[in-house]
Amino acid sequence: MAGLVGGAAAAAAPVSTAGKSEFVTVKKTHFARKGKTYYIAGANFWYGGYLGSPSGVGERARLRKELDTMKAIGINNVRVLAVSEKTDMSSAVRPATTNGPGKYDEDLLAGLDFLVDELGKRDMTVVLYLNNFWQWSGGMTQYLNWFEGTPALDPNVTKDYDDYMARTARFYANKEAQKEYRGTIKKIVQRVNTINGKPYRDDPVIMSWQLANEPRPGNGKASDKEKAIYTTWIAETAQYIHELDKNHLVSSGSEGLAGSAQDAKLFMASHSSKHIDYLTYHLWPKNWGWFDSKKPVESWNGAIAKSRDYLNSHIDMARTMGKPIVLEEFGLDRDGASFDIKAGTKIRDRFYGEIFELIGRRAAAGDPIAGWNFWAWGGAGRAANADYWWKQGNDFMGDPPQEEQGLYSVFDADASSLALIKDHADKLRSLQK
Ligand SMILES: O=C1NC[C@H](CO)[C@@H](O)[C@@H]1O
Repeated sequence: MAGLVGGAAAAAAPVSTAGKSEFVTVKKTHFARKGKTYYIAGANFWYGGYLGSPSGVGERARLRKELDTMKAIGINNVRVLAVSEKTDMSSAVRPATTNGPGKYDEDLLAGLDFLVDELGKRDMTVVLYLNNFWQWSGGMTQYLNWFEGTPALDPNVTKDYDDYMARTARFYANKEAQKEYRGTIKKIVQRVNTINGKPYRDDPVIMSWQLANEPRPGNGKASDKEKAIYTTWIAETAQYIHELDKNHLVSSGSEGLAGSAQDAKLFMASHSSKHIDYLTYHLWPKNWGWFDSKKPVESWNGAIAKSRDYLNSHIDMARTMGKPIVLEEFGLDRDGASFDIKAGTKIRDRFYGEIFELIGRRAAAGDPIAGWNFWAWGGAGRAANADYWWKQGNDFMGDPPQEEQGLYSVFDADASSLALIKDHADKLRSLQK
C-alpha cells in the first residue's frame, strides 16, 4: 500500500496468494500437496534457523549451500527447532531465541524467517517444533526453572534420566509454564516473515507445527494421572494452535511407543484428538539399548528385528487410527562407534537401507506411512574439539550440544550415505501421483 510508513508497511503484509492446495493437507491416511500425494524424504536440521540469523551465529551462505546440497539429493522437507530457552545448563545450545519469559531474540527469530524463505525458493517444506522435552535447547525443564524455581535439570550432569523425565513432565500441568508456552506459540504462529513479508500462518512452506521434540508423559513408570495430564496437554495445545492457524497441520513430535511409556493405548489415546492431524514416531536402536555399536555383529540381528517390528507396528496403529504417520527421526552411529568423520558408515548405511526399503515397500502398498526424516543433517559442519563436545562458537551440526559432535550426523563428505538417501528419496517421489 503506497504511503505506509515503516512498521505500518510491514504490518500490512501482503496476504498470501497461496491457494489451499499449496499447503500440505491430510487426505484420509496420506498427505496431499499441489494436487498430488506428498511423501516426506526429509532431514532433521534442528539448527537451520540459527544459520539463517543475520547476526553472530548466522551463516547464511552455509545455509544456502546446505539447502542446495539437500535439495540435490531429493530431500524435500526439514524438521527444525523453532524456539530455544536461555539456560545455564552446559549441554544446551547458546544463544537462545528466548532469553526469559516474553523476552525474544529478534535476530535469531529473523533466522527462522530467512530459513523459511530460502526453503520456499527450493519448493521444500518445514516442520517447526515449538518446545523440547530434552535439555539441549533449554526446553520444558527451563520453563520449570522459570516458574517452579527448581534447577533446570541436565541429565548429562545428574546421570539420572528417569528422574529427569518424571520431573520434566510436571511442565504439562504447570499453569504459569503453560501460559508462557502458549504466549511463545502465539508469537511464532502469528509471526510475519521479516524477509518476505508473509505471515507464517499463510505460508505453505510450513508443513506442520509440532508441540515439542519428543514429549513424554514422564518416565517408563508414568502413572495413570501423568498419562491423563499428557493426553489432555496434547489435545488442548493442538486445538490452541489450530485456533490460531487454520491452514497448517499439527503434530505432537512423539517417538511413538518409546515416548509413551511403551503403552500403545496411551499412544493412540493421546493422538486421537482431531487436532492432531498426523502421527509421528522415532527409531533409536542404540539409544534404546537394542544395538551395541561396539559389538555390531553380535547385536545386529536382534536390533534389526526389533526395529522392523517397531516400524511395522506403528504403521499398523496409524491404519487403525486412520491417520498418516511419519518416521521423523532415526539414526545410528559411525563404524566402531567413532565420532570421527574419517570413520566409515557401512553399518549405518545398512541400517538406513533397511528402513528405506521397509518404508518404501509399505508406502508403495498404500499403507499410511508418509515418509521419513533421518537424524540428522551435519553437512559442512565439523567437530572443533578433541573430545567432540560442542562449545559456543563451534559449527552447528546434526548432533545438538548434549551429544558428541559426529555421533549421528550425516556429513556432506559421507558419499555412500548421501547416495543411499538420494536413491530412496527418488523412489518415494515416484509414488507422488
Ligand atoms: O530428539 C532427539 N532424538 C534422538 C537424538 C539422538 O540421540 C537426540 O539428539 C534428540 O534429542
